[in-house]
Amino acid sequence: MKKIEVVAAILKHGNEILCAQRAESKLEYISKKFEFPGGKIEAGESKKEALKRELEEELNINPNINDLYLTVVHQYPDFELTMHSFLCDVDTKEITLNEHISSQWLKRTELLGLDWAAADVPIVDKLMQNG
Ligand SMILES: Nc1nc2c([nH]c(=O)n2[C@@H]2O[C@H](COP(=O)(O)OP(=O)(O)OP(=O)(O)O)[C@@H](O)[C@H]2O)c(=O)[nH]1
Repeated sequence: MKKIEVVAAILKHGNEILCAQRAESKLEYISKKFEFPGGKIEAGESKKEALKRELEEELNINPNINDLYLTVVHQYPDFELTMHSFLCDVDTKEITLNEHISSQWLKRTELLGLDWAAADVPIVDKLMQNG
């Protein structure tokens, strides 16, 4: 089974968190799902270097990347995903959506209302518990 290692950012502005909607995909289980922005780690990159690059590519932002929040291992039908999520503080809500089709800034208590990618659910649960 194919394995993918990904980094993702929990972008916080005050008490709000950025939720970003993926584009349509032929993989129905991730198509148009909400996620935390990020992407695959490339050869030779550290996790934080990969996340910095992805956030510039996807959103045109360069925030401080803080501590590792949670690592999730999730088995999708076509691959095994290991996803490392990091807390990041941003001082502005201004972002450019270069890849995502929509985004919302939500309070922790509001996060469950979205249709998240399955691998994100443990992260969303932890964010809601610690709210
Ligand atoms: N970035 C990110 N990827 C996630 C999340 N949840 C989740 O299941 N994934 C999965 O992890 C994989 C990351 O792929 P990606 O398409 O974002 O990575 P990438 O930017 O490097 O894409 P590329 O391969 O097109 O260059 C996808 O299969 C995606 O569905 C999440 O919260 N953030």
